[in-house]
Amino acid sequence: MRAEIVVLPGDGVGPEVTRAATRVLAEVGAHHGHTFAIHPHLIGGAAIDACGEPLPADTLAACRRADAVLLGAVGGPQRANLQATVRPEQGLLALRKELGLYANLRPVKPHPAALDASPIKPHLLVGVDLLVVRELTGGIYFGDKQRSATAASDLCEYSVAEVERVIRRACKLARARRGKVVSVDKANVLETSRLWREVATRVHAEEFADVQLEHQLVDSMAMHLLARPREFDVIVTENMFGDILTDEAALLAGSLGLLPSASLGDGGVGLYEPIHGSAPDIAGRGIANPYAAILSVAMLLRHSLRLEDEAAAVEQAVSRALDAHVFTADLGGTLGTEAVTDAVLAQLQAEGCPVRMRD
Ligand SMILES: NC(=O)C1=CN([C@@H]2O[C@H](COP(=O)(O)OP(=O)(O)OC[C@H]3O[C@@H](n4cnc5c(N)ncnc54)[C@H](O)[C@@H]3O)[C@@H](O)[C@H]2O)C=CC1
Ligand SMILES: CC(C)CC(=O)C(=O)O
Ligand SMILES: [Mg+2]
Repeated sequence: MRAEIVVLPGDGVGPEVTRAATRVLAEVGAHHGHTFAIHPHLIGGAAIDACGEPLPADTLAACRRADAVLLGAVGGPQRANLQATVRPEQGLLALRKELGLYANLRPVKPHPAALDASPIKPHLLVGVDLLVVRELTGGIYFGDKQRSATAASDLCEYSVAEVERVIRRACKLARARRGKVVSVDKANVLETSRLWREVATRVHAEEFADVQLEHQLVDSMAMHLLARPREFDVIVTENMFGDILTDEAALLAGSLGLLPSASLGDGGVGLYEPIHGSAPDIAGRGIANPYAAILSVAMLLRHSLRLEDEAAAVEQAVSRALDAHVFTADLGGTLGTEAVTDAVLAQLQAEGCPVRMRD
């Protein structure tokens, strides 16, 4: 197969972890007889520096033409002026919206060798395997924003159709897993959450009687997620709650640097990125954990290119590297980004990636 992959390194550690991811992509392509053509483009602060806007028109056009998009991260302290009207994060939000990527899949499955990196007691982590489906193109991140000298407001809006489609996506994903969905909202306070809960209940009753649905308020969910993580299968929630809960869920895995994501719409191009940000505190030092970006490559191979064997090979190579305690500092190790990537490539070459030619 030949696939056109747009790569958006972005800012901070974005270019460092994206480089790791593209090396893995090239290795998988070479071993399986695929050509993955890499097309780098600007986004975020790097794009603002180059041309004054966080999502240049040629970047968006290239993403629309691509088979898949791989992104690092955007933002950073050089953009610390929060009053600035043009910000790196706007580029990523606009990209998600323009591509219609309403479902952000964030799997969390702690690796046995990395349990010590988590502050949670190990016996609570064994067997944890959950998937957060975060609504990605609605809610407060996209609502009208107002600012005066003495006040500010951010509008949070959801339509019935926006809730229906993400609930459907979560229920379908649950069918292929353990058949359980927890829908997270703040329906005791927010009108958008009351709509969310009504729609979730109706869609579930009408179309997914075989799936178990529960509702949970977001504040207590933040506690349950750490106290009894093994009980959760699919968690579906709105944009901001999903953003916050998944950074919290990174504690289960041991580091933000371990969690990948896939952002999907109905057909069309998918966007793949680690859930972490540009990590300005460690950027430029070659020590960022590349596993989240590499595991995002596995999700790209699976969801956009339908290359399940190749996706599994990448996941197996990562798993074997973790088994061997190939760790960056965030996991308690001493290795840098490049050394970890080399170890994953070695695993792919050794046994995780059997040579098999495809069309
Ligand atoms: N998808 C994106 O592009 C995102 C961008 N951001 C942006 O990133 C910037 C920094 O935000 P923060 O709140 O500091 O979040 P962050 O995720 O960049 O960093 C939080 C903490 O996790 C660590 N960390 C993150 N990724 C790591 C990795 N791969 N390896 C090792 N350690 C890692 C960092 O060093 C830091 O201590 C902001 O400008 C924010 O807007 C934040 C989240 C997502
Ligand atoms: C626009 C991003 C900075 C939001 C975020 O933190 C994320 O998507 O994880
Ligand atoms: Mg986030």
